[in-house]
Amino acid sequence: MADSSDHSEDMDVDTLVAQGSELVDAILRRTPLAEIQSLIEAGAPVWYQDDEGTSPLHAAAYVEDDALVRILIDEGAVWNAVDNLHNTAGDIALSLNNEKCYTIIRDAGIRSEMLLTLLSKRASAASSPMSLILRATDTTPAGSTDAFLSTRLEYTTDEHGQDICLVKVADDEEVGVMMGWERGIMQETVRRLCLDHENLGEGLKVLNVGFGLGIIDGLFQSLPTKPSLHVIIEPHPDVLAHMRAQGWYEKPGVKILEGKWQDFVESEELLCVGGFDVVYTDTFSEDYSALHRFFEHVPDLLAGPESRFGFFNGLGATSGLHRLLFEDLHLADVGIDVEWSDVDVFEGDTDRWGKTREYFAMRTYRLPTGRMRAF
Ligand SMILES: C[S@@+](CC[C@H](N)C(=O)[O-])C[C@H]1O[C@@H](n2cnc3c(N)ncnc32)[C@H](O)[C@@H]1O
Repeated sequence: MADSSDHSEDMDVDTLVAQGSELVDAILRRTPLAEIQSLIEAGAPVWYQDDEGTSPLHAAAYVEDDALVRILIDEGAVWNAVDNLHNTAGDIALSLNNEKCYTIIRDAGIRSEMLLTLLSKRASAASSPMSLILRATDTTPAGSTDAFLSTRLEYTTDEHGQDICLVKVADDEEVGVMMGWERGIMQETVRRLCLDHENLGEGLKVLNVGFGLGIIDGLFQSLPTKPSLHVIIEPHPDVLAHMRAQGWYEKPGVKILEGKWQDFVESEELLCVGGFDVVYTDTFSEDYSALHRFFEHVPDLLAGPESRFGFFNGLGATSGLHRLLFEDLHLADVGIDVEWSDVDVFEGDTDRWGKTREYFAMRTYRLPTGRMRAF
């Protein structure tokens, strides 16, 4: 008896695997929708993933079939299943610039995230499965704010003469807090956040979180009209000393808040401003959940629909595009729409990291610019 039931369970699993594999193949072969629907109706599992981690949803994203993406989501496909390269179907849609497929998957994510939040509140759970995926476990100065703030920083130059700011994370390893070659990213960020801003002529009210090399703050100061208010939040004592030595404390319109953004984000100093035209954040040693928490404050910090929000998109912290999906999703959740644009960070230089740890490995940086959604 036991033998035969075990055998039939094996049979069931084998059948499901065969059906799942047939479904993925059929989608990748662009089989007509009606036939794919018949496979699903016959019991092919939409949650199946093959040896490479490809699910029917990944396959539908690859062939850019938005009608099928919608059907699979409605049938219960797992929106955030990752393949062996750590990409979700949403990452694939995004990398193919297929906005329709991406939006359907993202919206499924928002729905399930809202449900998870509700469930976790009900169950008083400390964290949702998503925060488990995204939480960093690094306790070195690169991954722990407390360790970072009590470690000395060094301002120096790399072999190409570019400014760098380094922190030692182990006897034989240094991590760049900020590298001079990231200037191109900061330039493009400021261009997108400020240059066509309707309040530029009267001097923008700017909030920047994290000074680093001061590249973006220098660029804000070089706008055609200087900011009418330029608030910088910075906690690291060595960075603050560097700012003092460079005269940042004396610059008109500049206000330096010594501490972490967490210390000020709900304070009078920020909230009495009446809203910033531009908010930018680029911190160090914080994981994605911290950025996610910052996102939740952004609507209160911005002046209105014409205001802009930017952040350093730390691609290296998880796996490339995978993280973009969460960023987009969580910003949509707080009413901010993001536009992504590409910045080429490679510029023919193969050794831009020197001896420091690489924090993103892609040639193209996906630069986010957020705005409050108009209702
Ligand atoms: C990558 S650098 C910023 C680089 C800057 N965007 C530039 O253009 O040079 C990160 C900075 O964030 C600061 N930082 C780290 N944790 C922070 C926090 N919780 N709040 C504010 N700043 C923080 C670090 O001390 C460091 O100066």
